[in-house]
Amino acid sequence: MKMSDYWTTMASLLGMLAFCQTIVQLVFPPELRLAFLHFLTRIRHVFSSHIYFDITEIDGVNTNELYNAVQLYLSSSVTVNDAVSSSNNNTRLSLTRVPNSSSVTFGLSNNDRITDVFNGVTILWEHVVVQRQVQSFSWRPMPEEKRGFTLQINKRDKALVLDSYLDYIVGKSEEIRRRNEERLLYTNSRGVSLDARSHPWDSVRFKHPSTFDTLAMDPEKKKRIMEDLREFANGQGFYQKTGRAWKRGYLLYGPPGTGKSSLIAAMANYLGYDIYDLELTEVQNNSELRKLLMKTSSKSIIVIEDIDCSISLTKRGKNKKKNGSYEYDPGLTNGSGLEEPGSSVTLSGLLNFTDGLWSCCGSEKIFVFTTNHIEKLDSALLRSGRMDMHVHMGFCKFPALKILLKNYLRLEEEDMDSVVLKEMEECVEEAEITPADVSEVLIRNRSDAEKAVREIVSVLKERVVKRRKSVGLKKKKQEGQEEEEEAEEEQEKRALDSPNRRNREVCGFREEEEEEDEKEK
Ligand SMILES: Nc1ncnc2c1ncn2[C@@H]1O[C@H](COP(=O)(O)OP(=O)(O)OP(=O)(O)O)[C@@H](O)[C@H]1O
Ligand SMILES: [Mg+2]
Repeated sequence: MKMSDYWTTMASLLGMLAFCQTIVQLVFPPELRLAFLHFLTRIRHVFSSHIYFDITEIDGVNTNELYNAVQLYLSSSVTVNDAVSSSNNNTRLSLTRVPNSSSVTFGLSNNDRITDVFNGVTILWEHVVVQRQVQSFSWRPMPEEKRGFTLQINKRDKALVLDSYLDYIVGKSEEIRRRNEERLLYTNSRGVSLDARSHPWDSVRFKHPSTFDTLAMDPEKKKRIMEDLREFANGQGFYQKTGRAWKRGYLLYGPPGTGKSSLIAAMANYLGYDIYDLELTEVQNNSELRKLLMKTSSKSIIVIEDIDCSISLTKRGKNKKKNGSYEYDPGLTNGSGLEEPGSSVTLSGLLNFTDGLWSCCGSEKIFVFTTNHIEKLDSALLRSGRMDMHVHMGFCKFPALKILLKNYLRLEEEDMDSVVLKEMEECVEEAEITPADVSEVLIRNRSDAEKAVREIVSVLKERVVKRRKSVGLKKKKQEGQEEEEEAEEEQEKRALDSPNRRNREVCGFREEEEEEDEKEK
């Protein structure tokens, strides 16, 4: 047989197979259809000069990050113009706008195709969506549809795809997300849902304006945190070499309104990471906590805010149950004070969450806990390895105040009167004012910088006077107490020094009896 005849036969064979597939889709019931399609696809692949790669949305129990990367890559490489120009080869785009998103996303519709060119090689992508077979019973309910991308290339280009194209897509999708500033903020709701797409986290687009530039804190401390984050993000080699899990823990502590949440947002914006805001009171037990962790992606910040409120009395021993575990009451006690079975997150569960084997699911994760009361936390939670960096967010100091003035009023140091500056510098620390309170005054007067500065100075002075007063009162009270204590001590001492009195005190009732005897005589 001539070579041309061979190819003609092959082409007609493949054409027939494709035709069969269409017939099967139309005629067969869904259960048989899937099995038949699989069979025909296999035959087609054997005779084809192409190779196919399937990238499914869910890989076992985990979401496949590559699927998300491909989706993002394809949706950004496809533009409306592409859509129009390729409309003649039947490419159909699905348009979505996620809640809170400012942009429209293009995506491939179900079972549609698009071509991409990489290093001169043409790659065909198909978005495959098939109905999942109906399950009469399953431990883990699966989504109704099975989604995936199929990548088709010529067999001779296989190495190219495996060596560089997929890496290129992952890198590109990261870049796209960073460029679009499309960070996601995830949160969990009560009871890990195992429904539809098996996602226990709900997400919204995250566009918090806080950055390290706008954050009012000690510049040295800020620099240290930024360096630490940078080293962490670039530290894949280091973590691999030293055998450490690629994760880092931060504990942010300080009074309300000192910028703990703002710092988390700045960290996410700086690194381009997503945030998982874990509402611990909505988690019913340790296994649910683990499931939530499993479903977090790499390059993310997992946040537990106000950890001292989420877990009551986290100091070991105080909330100890008979079996030696530690617990918190997530509002699940049924009013009688009795806890429903299997409804508690233990401290050890939380420790495992941050530091156990499960904490390494995925990589490049940052854990951030915040608290207003660091002294309430168990030392096991605070140790290095879990919380590697403790950051104190305190009251506003002069450098932080200058940052706020610059942010809100665009006032640089040199624009301001030196006397006023001096006054601020002298008062601000003693005033013990939070950046949130300063921001409030500045927002109120943002249209009039001079007025804002005047008001800040007067607020600071007022607070200083108030504090001095209360400190004076406290001091007086303390002195009074000390004097009282001293007097008592002196009295006791005198009593101890007097032998008669001592005798009287020790043998009090005998002495009384003796006196009465004498009276009777
Ligand atoms: N250090 C700061 N730099 C800039 N703005 C700040 C800072 N601290 C507080 N603010 C302002 O005050 C508001 C409240 O701050 P934030 O929510 O970050 O405080 P917090 O420490 O998380 O408080 P809480 O302990 O109550 O959660 C923010 O919206 C921000 O505008
Ligand atoms: Mg906060």
